[in-house]
Amino acid sequence: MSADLLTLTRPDDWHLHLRDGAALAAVLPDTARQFARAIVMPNLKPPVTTAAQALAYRERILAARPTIGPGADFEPLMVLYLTDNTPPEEVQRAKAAGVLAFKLYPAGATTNSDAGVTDLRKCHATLEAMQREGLLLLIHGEVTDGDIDLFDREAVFIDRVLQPLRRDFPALKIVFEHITTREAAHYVRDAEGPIAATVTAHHLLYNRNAIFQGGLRPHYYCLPVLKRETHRLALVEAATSGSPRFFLGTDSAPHAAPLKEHAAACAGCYTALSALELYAEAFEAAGALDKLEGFASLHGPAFYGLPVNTGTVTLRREPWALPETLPFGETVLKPLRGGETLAWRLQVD
Ligand SMILES: NC(=O)N[C@@H](CC(=O)O)C(=O)O
Ligand SMILES: [Zn+2]
Ligand SMILES: [Zn+2]
Repeated sequence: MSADLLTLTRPDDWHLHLRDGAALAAVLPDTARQFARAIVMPNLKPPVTTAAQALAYRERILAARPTIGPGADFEPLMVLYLTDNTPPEEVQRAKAAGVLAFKLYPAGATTNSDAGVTDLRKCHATLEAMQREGLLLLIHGEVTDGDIDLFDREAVFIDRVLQPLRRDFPALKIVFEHITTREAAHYVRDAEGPIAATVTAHHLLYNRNAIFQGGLRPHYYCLPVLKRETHRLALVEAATSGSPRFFLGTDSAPHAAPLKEHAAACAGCYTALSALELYAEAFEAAGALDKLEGFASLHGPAFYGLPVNTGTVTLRREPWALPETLPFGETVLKPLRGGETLAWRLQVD
């Protein structure tokens, strides 16, 4: 491996928002070019709560794939949105439909989470069925109580929700999604049992100062919100440690630019177009480019019990300007770092 050329087994994105309709058509090629597979989040309006809806959504994703060239073989991995009323029988139907996981959104925690879970005790029988059938539980790990400081919501979630959940369901495979704190990184690192975490590129690259640098910058606003530098350093340490418990999940979350540049800006960063480039930048800054392949291509499949992809992708050290805006249906999308020059460039063979 020369320092200017980095070849990796084809990677996957274990946390992605593709949306639907014109938005789906606009963003899917970006991900399909970078990744062989992606775990597709179910927080549509209305949410994807049944196996039948997941199958229909999967068909719409397949129909939006590029027809030839890179990305034509992209495989969406489907997830159902857990609600207070998800019946345990939906777990069997999901499994039969090839759905891999359920997603826990605490009600009100993030974008399109109104139909999420108000009290996890209501889901006991369904969680039991997931544990029995081997489906994973993916978690947006923040409490929603208005009296808890926004920056503390992830750490409080570990104590109040995650620990009791793991005591009750010790064999349930859990992915703590888009972790943002030292508490979460250390909890996952030190836990016994089947728990892993995804880490986004933006949480590896930025701390909360980025949101306020030279004015309020809504394109750096996502949930869970960026934290202070000590937390970013703990995330970098976890992601570059070589531990199979940490893997790539971009949480690329497109919102139309006017809804980001808004009095009540939507939460979410669009990173799909330059995902591997951003991760390479973060790993290189940590002197850990040799750990990128495990994080991006090997640890995720191992945790999900899926085969590693065949084929490779190559990153080349080559400055290129990320476009400031991208077409997004009838509006535009502004990628994180749009208009800036990136050091690495993905070359798809
Ligand atoms: N991460 C975000 O800030 N937003 C995501 C939802 C989520 O992953 O929490 C979205 O769907 O826009
Ligand atoms: Zn989330
Ligand atoms: Zn997300």
